[in-house]
Amino acid sequence: MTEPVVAMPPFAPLYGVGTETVQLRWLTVEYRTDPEVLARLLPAPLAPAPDPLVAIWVAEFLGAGFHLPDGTVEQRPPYLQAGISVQCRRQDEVGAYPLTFFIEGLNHGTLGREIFGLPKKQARAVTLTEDGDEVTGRIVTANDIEIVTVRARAATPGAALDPIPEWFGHHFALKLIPSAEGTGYDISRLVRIPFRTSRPTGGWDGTAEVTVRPSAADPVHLLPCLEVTSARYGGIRLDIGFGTYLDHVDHVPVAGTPDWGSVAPSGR
Ligand SMILES: CC(=O)CC(=O)O
Repeated sequence: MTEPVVAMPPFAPLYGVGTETVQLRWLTVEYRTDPEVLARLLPAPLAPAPDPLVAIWVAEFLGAGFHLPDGTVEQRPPYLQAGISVQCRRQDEVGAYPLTFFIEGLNHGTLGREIFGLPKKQARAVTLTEDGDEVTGRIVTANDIEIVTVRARAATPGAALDPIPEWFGHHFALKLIPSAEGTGYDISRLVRIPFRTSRPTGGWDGTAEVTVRPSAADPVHLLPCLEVTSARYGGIRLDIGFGTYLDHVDHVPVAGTPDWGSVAPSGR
C-alpha cells in the first residue's frame, strides 16, 4: 500500500497533495545568453545544452485543480506567476532547469516549492497585459524592482500552437532543504517534474523585446539577452504529475555571491 503524503503543518495541512491540472494564459520569450554564465549556474550532473537558451515566461493560472487521492479536487482562485528557466541536458535528455519562479501570493506556490523544489519566491507584482496584437509581461520583485519586462508582438495570429516550449516537458528542479542547525543543507536532490500540455487555443508566434534590470537579490541580469529566438503566447492546459527523484547534488551553485561559491551538505 502507498503511504499518504503528509504536508506541513500536519495538524492542519496548508495544501492537499495531489496531481495538478491548470488552465493557463501563457507567454514565453526565449533568448540566447552568455554560455559561460549559464554553465556556471547548472548543478552537476546537469550540463549545458548545445544552445545557451533562457526562457522567461509569464502566465495567468486561471483555475488550478489539485486531484487528491480521495477523489476530490481542490480548486484555487486565479493567480499570476512568472519564471526564468534555462535549457540544460541530463545525460541524453534536454530539459529545463528553473532558476526562479515569481508568484503573487506565495501560499499558492507552497505545494510546488515544498514537494518538487520549484524555486518560488514572493513577487510584489506579476502582470500579463494584452493590447491589440501585443502582450507585455512584467516581474516586479518583493523589494519593488521591475527586473523583467518582455514585450511580444504577434506575427502569425490564430495558430493553435503550444506557448510552452517543448523542452519544458522535463523540468529538472533542485529540491534544496536547508539544515535546521545553521550550516549547509539536509536535502539537495534533482527532481524530474513531468509537464504535459494539451488543447492549445488562440496562440501566436511573434517577435519580442526583453529588458532585464539589475537586482542583487534576483540577479536575472547575469543572463543578458543576446538574441531573441522565439516568442509565443496563447491558452494551454497543463498537467503536472508527481515527480521522480534523480541525482543527489553535492555542489550547489549560488549565483551573485562574489566568488559564485557553493554550499555543502549538513552531514546528516
Ligand atoms: C508551474 C507551476 O508553478 C506548478 C505549480 O503549480 O506548482
